[in-house]
Amino acid sequence: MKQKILVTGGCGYIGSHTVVELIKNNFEVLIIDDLSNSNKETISNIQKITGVKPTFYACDLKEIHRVRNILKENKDIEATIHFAAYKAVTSIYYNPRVFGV
Ligand SMILES: O=c1ccn([C@@H]2O[C@H](COP(=O)(O)OP(=O)(O)O[C@H]3O[C@H](CO)[C@H](O)[C@H](O)[C@H]3O)[C@@H](O)[C@H]2O)c(=O)[nH]1
Repeated sequence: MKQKILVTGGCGYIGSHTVVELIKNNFEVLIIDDLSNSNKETISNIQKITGVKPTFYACDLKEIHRVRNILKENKDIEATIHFAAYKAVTSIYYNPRVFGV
């Protein structure tokens, strides 16, 4: 049976490449991404590359009730790789409150 990995920010640059490698290495992948800096098309691109469509939830991690429900629906998640964040220097500079500064 495939191990299920949750990738937050899995539609982003590093996240989507990680998802492709995980699928190629026989993991089942579930993505949570709020699409704030990415596009849902990434999911179909991942499918084109790997032949597998990862499970996708368009969800902000701050929506705690939704996240709890997703986790309840997927109790078999083995590990989480967390890429969902605003980390570019320009976004930190122009919108420091996002980081609680
Ligand atoms: O609260 C949040 C914040 C972000 N995201 C998502 O998390 C992903 C983050 O991925 P990014 O592409 O924004 O960040 P990366 O670090 O993967 O990639 C960034 O850094 C790279 C170098 O490290 C390149 O410069 C790349 O172009 C640039 O986007 C995005 O899909 C975004 O929508 C969430 O789901 N929730």
